[in-house]
Amino acid sequence: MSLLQIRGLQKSFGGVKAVDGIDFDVAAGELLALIGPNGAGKSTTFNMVNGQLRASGGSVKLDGRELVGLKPREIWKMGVGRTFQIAETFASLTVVENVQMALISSHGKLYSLWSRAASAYRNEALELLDQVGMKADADRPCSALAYGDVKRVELAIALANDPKLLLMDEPTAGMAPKERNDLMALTKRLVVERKLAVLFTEHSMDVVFAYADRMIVLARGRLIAAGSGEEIRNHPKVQEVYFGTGKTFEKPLAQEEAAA
Ligand SMILES: Nc1ncnc2c1ncn2[C@@H]1O[C@H](COP(=O)(O)OP(=O)(O)OP(=O)(O)O)[C@@H](O)[C@H]1O
Repeated sequence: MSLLQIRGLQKSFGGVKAVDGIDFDVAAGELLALIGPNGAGKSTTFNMVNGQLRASGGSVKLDGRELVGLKPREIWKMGVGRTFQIAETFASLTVVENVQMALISSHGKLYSLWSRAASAYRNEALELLDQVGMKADADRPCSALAYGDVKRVELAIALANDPKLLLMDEPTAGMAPKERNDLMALTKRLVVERKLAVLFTEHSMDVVFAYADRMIVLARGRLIAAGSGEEIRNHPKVQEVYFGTGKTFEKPLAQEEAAA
């Protein structure tokens, strides 16, 4: 059985069917991209999985347990994490302190204990930073980090709750190509090593085709295609919905040559 099973999921806003009865699965150890043009329903789908929006119909099951109707915190405790942008208020904390905060929260301790617990979970936090390649920067303030490094710390923060499924909403937005590739290579490694399931949305097609194990395509709230990069690239409906958007599904030259 898949880790995440979505069946007949729907969300309407007034007369607008933002998500119109979609089905898909995500397996442990799988990096699944959710793509589609603007307004396709990607964010709405994400927000129903993490409980920020209540579905109008259908089912979202994690390990066979229904998530629809649960509160975001209950869903988070069951193992659905998401990457958050580090809030501005935390930028003055050091890298390791940000991860310690996440660990304290994950263990259900009160925020007010923080002032007395500067050393709490420091070793666990350093271990997580090691996994994302940021241990050497542990004692720097987050505000001093390059953007790509902040993204790594955000990943460590998301891992503090030991999620089974991680939701990443446009993880590489605003990043330079090298940083993008580094972050996605790291994510892919975590997926394999931790048997983590990752569902991510992404506008950058080169990232999607290079890293996703599988992809699903939404258009106007409906799932119009699902499959490998090759299947999606050649899918007539996908080409149709993206036509005129400036997105290209052609293989980069290097891949063409490698395949030849
Ligand atoms: N809170 C809301 N109230 C009313 N309509 C909404 C709301 N949220 C989303 N919608 C509508 O639902 C549809 C899907 O929106 P959604 O944000 O899920 O798309 P998206 O695929 O994430 O788009 P983008 O790539 O632009 O972020 C759109 O028509 C949008 O206008």
